[in-house]
Amino acid sequence: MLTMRLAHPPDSDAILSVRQLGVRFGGQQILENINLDLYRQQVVTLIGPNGSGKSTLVKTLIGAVTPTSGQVTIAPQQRIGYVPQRLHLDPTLPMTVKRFINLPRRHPRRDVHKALEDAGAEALTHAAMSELSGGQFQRVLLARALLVKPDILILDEATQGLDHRGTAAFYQHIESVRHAYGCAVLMVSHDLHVVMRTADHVLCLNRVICCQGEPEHVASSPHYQALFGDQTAQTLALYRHHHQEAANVG
Ligand SMILES: Nc1ncnc2c1ncn2[C@@H]1O[C@H](COP(=O)(O)OP(=O)(O)OP(=O)(O)O)[C@@H](O)[C@H]1O
Repeated sequence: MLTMRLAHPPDSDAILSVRQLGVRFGGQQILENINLDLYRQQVVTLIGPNGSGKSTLVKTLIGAVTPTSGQVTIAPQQRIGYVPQRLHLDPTLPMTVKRFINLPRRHPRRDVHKALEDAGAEALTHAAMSELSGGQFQRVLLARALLVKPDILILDEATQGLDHRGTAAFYQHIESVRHAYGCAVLMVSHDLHVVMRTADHVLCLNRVICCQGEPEHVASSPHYQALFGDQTAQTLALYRHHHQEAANVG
């Protein structure tokens, strides 16, 4: 076990804290000195260029990757639901949604029904996994994550490959799930409109956390602009502006 003295001990109000976390694969430093706190019902979005370590950080949080240094602390009795970036199933494998969702262990029928309903996938219970569209498949993965009744829902680019409508519909489900379960959400997203609309806090990752804060703050940061370009930042500022105007009119 790794023991070390931490300069910033875990925040006692946080349901998940990461302190001075580092991950090396082979000789390569993938993550370095990562600190973050997640609070009840907060929505935190992780952005960063390809290969910046987003999936690695998420996998460290769910315990699938062991950090080389630092630590992840999860408050007692907090359950984590995880929706992966993608999952490959052999299309020749005959499996219904109901069977898939009961892997690796069976759940009470009522719980399965509720999870599928909450994920907007109740009509798919008897469908074959191999025949689902990308959006339907992701809703089934969301239902599987909801079976644990999560306090923290972690999504790793769950809308990759979905079109604009599919992405918007999926995040609407996430929003209603957050209200229904009262859970915090930590998600990796490349969809900057989603980031602007839904995130309380944005972390911009590039091996280290290069900037963080409210979406507007991150969009105007020079680190962010260096990574994603000035034009993206302007788009975000404009989006926020229109969004607020619409809210004022309504
Ligand atoms: N198990 C592993 N063994 C060795 N290297 C790995 C492993 N997993 C990831 N990496 C490397 O770590 C780096 C970060 O990968 P990661 O998947 O975390 O990035 P990402 O920000 O999620 O990228 P993307 O946006 O493309 O999904 C990459 O260089 C990748 O090749």
